[in-house]
Formats: sequence, structure tokens, C-alpha cells
Amino acid sequence: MPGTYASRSVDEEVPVAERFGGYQNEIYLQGLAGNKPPFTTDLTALEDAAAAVLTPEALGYVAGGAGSGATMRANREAFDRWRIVPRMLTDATDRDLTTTLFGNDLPAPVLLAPVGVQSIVHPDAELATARAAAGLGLPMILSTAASRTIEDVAEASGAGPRWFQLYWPNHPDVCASIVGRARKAGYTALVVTLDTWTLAWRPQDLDRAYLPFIRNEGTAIAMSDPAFRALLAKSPEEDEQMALLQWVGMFTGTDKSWQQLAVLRDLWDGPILLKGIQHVDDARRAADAGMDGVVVSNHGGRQVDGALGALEALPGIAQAVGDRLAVLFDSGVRTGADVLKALALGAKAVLLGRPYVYGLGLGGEDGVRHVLRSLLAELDLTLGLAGHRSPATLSPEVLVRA
Ligand SMILES: Cc1cc2nc3c(=O)[nH]c(=O)nc-3n(C[C@H](O)[C@H](O)[C@H](O)COP(=O)(O)O)c2cc1C
Ligand SMILES: O=C(O)C(=O)c1ccccc1
Repeated sequence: MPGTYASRSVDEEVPVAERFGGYQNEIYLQGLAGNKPPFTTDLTALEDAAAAVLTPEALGYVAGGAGSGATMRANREAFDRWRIVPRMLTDATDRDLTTTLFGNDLPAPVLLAPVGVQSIVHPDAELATARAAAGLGLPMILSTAASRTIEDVAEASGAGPRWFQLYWPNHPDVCASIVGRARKAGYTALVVTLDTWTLAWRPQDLDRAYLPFIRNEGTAIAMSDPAFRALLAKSPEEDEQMALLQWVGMFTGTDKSWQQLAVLRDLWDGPILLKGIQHVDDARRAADAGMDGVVVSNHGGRQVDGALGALEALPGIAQAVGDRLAVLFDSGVRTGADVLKALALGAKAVLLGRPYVYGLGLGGEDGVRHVLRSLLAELDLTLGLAGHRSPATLSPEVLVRA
């Protein structure tokens, strides 16, 4: 049964590093018994695998990018332009991927990127993702556009670390209410996404007239929010369409400013990270505004078609603000080697996006767990074989330009 296979040994008391690389042994042992892994171990092949199980609309939505897809491709090309230079006889047999972020130890420098509307790929949606992430001790960053409520996902994540992603509402009461709910439900860090104040031109969704948001797949947080409901002339139960439109309107607009970040700073006493930073000066402004971190990201190439590959922006930003801010990275991470490259170029940790969503589509909680364990195992093995015991010894000198 795939479930048994994918979940074996997660809770066993084994050293963290052994547990990550140990997934390979587990797969070999199952292989001896004649069992193949339930999902592919080639993390770059997940999209093709998911294509067989997702609806064309959902696949298009998840896999698609903005415009011609140039930035999505640039994200991958940016990784390909860096190559790892392995070192020998460095005593890297015992590895430790532990990473401290905002005073908390994570088992590895990997988080689950905020991805909304997860019910379009699997009925268990964010609850399955939360369980898989919690089982490995990795933070899931819950999206404001989730298919499940802040409170339900908190419960599903049990003792696991919780972060919350904010699409910054225009209305102050709604903003305070959502942020307050996240705080109360035990989310410890706030990730404010700045690059999606309106959705980009996404042909694959436009051609299908497919907007999961409007189809009520990503409104659980809105419809359960008392401050939002108080603004509506009729309840969402009476007039769903109107409620959806008002929710979308809540995030659309350009009236946000660097000064207004002070409002969020006042509302949230934990770490705040700005997601979607691609320019060194914006990273500096984030630090000046009292933020605690940035996520260098182009939203997986889903917003500005023609924007630079996200990894190209990383070294300059890490160099400029790495001593003042936690610099995280996403967009295009697919393999353990990719994680290593981003860490070497200055990221403190990376966010994984589409790959775990494909895992969710393929096998719910087990699928997400398989993707995460595969990524961590590959990272652990690649790090060791490149000659490093921990991410601490990684630096740009570990890489060369292809
Ligand atoms: C289907 C989908 C939905 C997403 N929803 C959100 C969201 O609600 N909030 C957000 O900040 N980013 C969202 N993102 C962007 C991811 O957080 C992340 O930046 C991106 O997926 C990273 O690139 P990758 O998919 O190449 O790893 C979404 C991405 C996808 C693919
Ligand atoms: O699709 C996205 O990239 C995204 O960020 C989003 C925005 C609104 C609802 C769901 C996802």
C-alpha cells in the first residue's frame, strides 16, 4: 500500500541526517522486496506524473506561468548556469542540516511555499500538506488564499511549525482580523507577499476562463472571517458571487507603500518577511522598514513575464542585506542540488513550490511526504558528496559558472 510505504520511519527516533538520506535506503529495501516507490524519485518528472491525475484546468493553473513562460524558464536556466565543485576526503559522513531561523531550529533549510487553492488538486488540500510538513518538522506557510481555514490547518499541523502568508487586505479591520487569527492559532512568522497585488496575464487560465479563486476554492479564510463578513451587504450564503468579488477587491490595488508596513509591524510582534523581492534596493528598504526577512522570489514566474530568473537576483541581495535580514529564496527549486546552490549563493533557507503540490495531487499527504523526503534525502546526499557536513560551509566559492 503506497500509504504505508511513504510514511514508514518518519516518526522513528533516528538522527535527523540519517533519516533524510535514509529514505534512499528505505527505497532500496523496498526494492529488494519487489516494491517500487509509489511515486517517482525524479523530482523534475513530477509535473508529467501529475498531468495524468489532475484536471487540465488544475494542471494548467499550477504548472503555468505568466505570459510566454519566459521567466519560468529563466528560473530553471539560472540554476543550470551554476555548477557544484565537489571536494574530497572532507569527513562529511555525518551531516547536520539543522538551520536556525528567528531563534527556532528547523531540521533542514526547507519550507513549504505558500500555495493557495490546494483543493483544486486534492480534496484533503492544505490539511494533507500540513500533516506531511509537520511530520518532518518543516514549516508550512499557509496562504491567505487557502481552501481551508487558518484554524483547521493549525489543528492539522499539530506540533509542527506554522507560518502564515498574508495577501495584504486593503481594509484595516480585515487585515487586523486575519493577522490576529493567525497569531491566535499559533502561526509564528508572517510572510507578506508583495508581487501579486493583481493577477498577471496567464494565458493558460485565461483561455480556459479558469479562475479557481472566483470558483470559491481559495476563500475559506475570507468566508470564515468576521471582519470581512461584517462588510458585506448580504452574507456569502445569500450572495456568494458578491462576496467573492468583494474578497478579490480586497487585494487589488496599488495604494500600499513602504510606509504602511509600519501598520503590519504594529499588528504582528513576530518576524515579518517580504516575499517577492528581486531588487537590492527593495531588500534594503525592507530592512529599513523594520522587517526581519525577505523571500527573493518571482512567484515561480507567475507574475512578471520577462523578469529575471530569481536565482540571478539572490547573490546581490544576500550580499547587501544578509547580515541584517534572513534572506530566503524560491522560484525554480526542484532538486537537492538546487537547494544546495541557493544556499551557496546566500539563501538561509529555500521555499519549495510546485513540486509538493504535484505530490499532493498524486497522493495526498503521502505524496507530499514523498516529495519532501526525496528532496531532503537528495540535499543531504549531495551536500555530503560535495564535501560538506552542513550548510554552514557553503559559499559562492563552492560553485562555478557553467
Ligand atoms: C498554484 C500556485 C498557487 C500559489 N499561491 C500563492 C499564494 O497564495 N501566495 C503566495 O505568496 N504565493 C503563491 N504562489 C507562489 C509560491 O509561493 C512560490 O513563490 C512559487 O511557487 C515558487 O516557485 P516554484 O513553484 O517554481 O517552486 C503560488 C504558486 C502556485 C504554483
Ligand atoms: O496563483 C498564484 O500564483 C497565487 O498567488 C494565487 C492568488 C490568488 C489565489 C490563489 C493563488
